[in-house]
Order: sequence, then C-alpha cells, then structure tokens
Amino acid sequence: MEKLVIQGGEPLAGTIHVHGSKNAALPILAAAVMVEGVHVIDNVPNLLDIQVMLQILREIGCKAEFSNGKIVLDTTHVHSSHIPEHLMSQMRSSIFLMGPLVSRFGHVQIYQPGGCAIGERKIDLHLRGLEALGGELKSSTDTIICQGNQLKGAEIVLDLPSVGATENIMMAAVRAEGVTVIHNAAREPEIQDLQNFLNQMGARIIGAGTSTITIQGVRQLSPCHYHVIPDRIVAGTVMIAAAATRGNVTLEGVNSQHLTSLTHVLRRAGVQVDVKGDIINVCSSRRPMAVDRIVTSPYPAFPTDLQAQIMTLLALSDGMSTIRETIFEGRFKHVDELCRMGADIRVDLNTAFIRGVRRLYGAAVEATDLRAGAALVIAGLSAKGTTVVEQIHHIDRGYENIEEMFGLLGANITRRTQTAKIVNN
Ligand SMILES: CC(=O)N[C@H]1[C@@H](OP(=O)(O)OP(=O)(O)OC[C@H]2O[C@@H](n3ccc(=O)[nH]c3=O)[C@H](O)[C@@H]2O)O[C@H](CO)[C@@H](O)[C@@H]1O
Ligand SMILES: C=C(OP(=O)(O)O)C(=O)O
Repeated sequence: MEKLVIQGGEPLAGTIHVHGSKNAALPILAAAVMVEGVHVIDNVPNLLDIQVMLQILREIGCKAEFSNGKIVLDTTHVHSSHIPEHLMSQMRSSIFLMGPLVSRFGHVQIYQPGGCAIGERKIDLHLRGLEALGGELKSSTDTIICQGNQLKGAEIVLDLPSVGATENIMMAAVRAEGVTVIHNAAREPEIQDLQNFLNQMGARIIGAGTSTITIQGVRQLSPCHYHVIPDRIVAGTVMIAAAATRGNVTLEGVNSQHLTSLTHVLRRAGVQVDVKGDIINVCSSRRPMAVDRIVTSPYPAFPTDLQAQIMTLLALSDGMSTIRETIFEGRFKHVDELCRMGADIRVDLNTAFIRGVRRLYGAAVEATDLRAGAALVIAGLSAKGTTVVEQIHHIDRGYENIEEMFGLLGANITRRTQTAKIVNN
C-alpha cells in the first residue's frame, strides 16, 4: 500500500504546467469507439481512470498506445459491445461507453458503474435518455442491456443538469436519425470539449456550454486528431494549495475562464489572483479571510470537485465560513480527517460550518475519495509537522504524480510503500 508523506510548512513557489482534463479525456476516449479507424488524442493525463478506460477499450478490441500524453487509439477491430462487470465497477466513467457502443453496434451490455463513494450516483437519466432515443432497455439488479439498431432523434428534458447523462445522450444521438435536443443540459467546459471532438469526427452539434444542445444526426463519422483541454480541477487544487501555504505560484496552460468561480472565492478570502490570458498567478502572504455561503452547484457556479480543497483553505481562515454541498449527498468525508489535523468543522445536513484555526497539525489521515485526498494533501502541505496520507489510489485517479507536481513547487512530499513514522508536533 502506498502513502504520501508530507513535511508541511513550506510556502509553494514556482511555475507549473497543468495536465489535461480527466473529465474531458474520459468521454472523448469512449466516443472514439463510435467510428472505425485510428484516432490521435493528446494532452491526456496519465491517471488511474485513464488506464482503466484503456483497459476496457483493449478488452473490446481496440489497440491503444499511450506515451507522453498522447494516445493513438485504433478502434478498427472492436468486436464486442459487452463491458465486463469487473471493469465497469472500477470507475464511474465506464458508463460513457453506453452511448457510443449503442451508436456503433445497436447493442450494449453493461453493469452498474463504480466510482468514488460520494453519493448514490444513479444512472436513471442516462437510461431514460437512451430510451427517449428509441433504445430498448432490459435491466436486472446489475445488468443493463440496451438494444437500438436505429436510434431516432428526440426532445429530451433532463430533470437535473447531469454532466454524464448530457454527454452520454449527446454521443448516442450523433448518429440517430433526425434532430435531438437536450434541454436543461449541463454546461461544464468538458461538455464543450466533447462537442468539439465529436464535431471534428463529423458530428453536427451546437449549443454545448449552454443549457440547450442540438444534435443533428449524421451517417458518416471519421477518426480524428484532438487536443484535450487543461484540467480545471487540478489547476484549482494547485491554486488553493498556493493560497493555503501562503506561497506564490504561477500556473501555465490553463483556461482561466473555467476557473472564474474559484478565483472569485479566493479573492474574497483575500488571496491575490492575477489572470493574464492562460496564465494565472496566485500569491498570498497572510492568513485567509473567512468566506461564507459558498454553494456547490453545476457550472459555472462553484464546483463540487473543489469543495474539499477550498474547505482546507477555509479551515485556516480568520472567522467562520460556510459551504453548502448541493451535488453529492456524501461528499463531506474529509471533514473528520481535517478535524484530526486540528480543524474545527461541524456538519449539519449538507452544510459545513468551518471555524478557522491558526494552524493545522500533521497527522495520519485517509483519503476517502479523490478530492478528499487532494484536500488532505493541501492540509499536509500547510500543516506543522508530518502528515501521512493513506489510500492514495483515490488521488491517483485524478492527479498525475501529485508528489512530483507539488515537489516541483518546493514541497517536501514523497510517496512511500512503508509505514512512516509520525513526528510529534
Ligand atoms: C467523469 C466526470 O465528468 N465526472 C464529473 C461528473 O460526474 P457525473 O457525470 O457522475 O455527475 P452528474 O452531473 O451526473 O451528477 C450530478 C447529480 O445528479 C445525480 N444523477 C446523475 C445522473 C443520473 O442519471 N441520475 C442522477 O440522479 C447524481 O447522483 C448527482 O447527485 O460531474 C460531477 C458534477 O460536476 C463531477 O463531480 C464529476 O467529477
Ligand atoms: C467525482 C469525480 O470523478 P468521477 O465522476 O469520475 O467519480 C471527480 O473527478 O472529482
């Protein structure tokens, strides 16, 4: 079992280039199976979830080579539209193969997807979307089979703007007959990236980034070369870490527009954030101010994927902050771990009340999910003494070599397989 050992207290300093987006790359890789041929997809981060996606794609017949952020994916010999259960259960994003495989083969057999334990995470909107396009569903407790030899365009209203359901329906609709309109679609930048990828393959989609997406079905698609957008959540994590350690960090190759809600919150906390095109500088030399009424909501509001990390910063602030989590009902598991490091946080239903403390102290803590893990790393970087973060496979799902990333900014952080000794503070 690997763990991260962090000797905290050093302000982060330096310049960093942020890797490509996990949440954009995963649906794009799934979408590539819709057409036979060789795709080249670059700026792909080397993460556990990407490796699982490649394992699934190889299992159904793709050839994939991955080096230096570039994936050459040959989808010519895909021979199966059945995703084995042991692979489906490894991550939530395995569900993205449903739309593309129905589109190519008229049939798919999948199981309930896995993923971080942050809430119930139903897939009813994905399934209802496919049904609306004419897919015939048979599902038992675990197995889901969808048959749909010629899907037909439809007007679909999502009950809530689900990112994954919007993407799955978009992919299924690309080759459906006629026009599909998705109302109340999610507006995340990763959906725009998927639209751009699909259009580069020959699809005719407009509206991604707004809440109405229109897909005019096409017959022909062809493989393409595509560059994935930068990861706004990794960028946000580094920005918060810079603020929490009272450092000075410049991020390059980011899309600052994707980070507007975080920038706003950091500025409210008194952190200096300077934006020049795709370069962001974050600089802070004093204790952050408390920020109340942060509410996680669909894009462009504050992202749930940065909720745990911003909580770490606010745990160190001067005053009382509040965060309301409205997306996932089980996404406060990091609270207990932060409290073990000296934070003073109370949770009431979906709201966390954070009374800032002057200092966090190193401790042995456990990453309960991906972003909870990132929050604990930030806590460790800013704490006095040594922090050991366990269960870091969660962190490896979304951060490429997190110890190297923060190490380049001067952090004292190492990955170890042995039990580390905790120094008394
Ligand atoms: C790979 C990827 O892109 N993951 C992101 C995606 O996850 P994901 O696509 O799973 O998130 P959704 O937007 O679908 O989920 C939002 C809410 O809708 C609910 N829901 C969703 C689908 C459904 O069929 N039924 C249903 O009830 C979920 O339980 C959740 O409460 O968006 C989330 C919200 O920004 C992010 O935290 C994840 O990092
Ligand atoms: C929840 C996340 O991812 P996923 O949807 O892949 O579980 C995340 O990236 O924070």
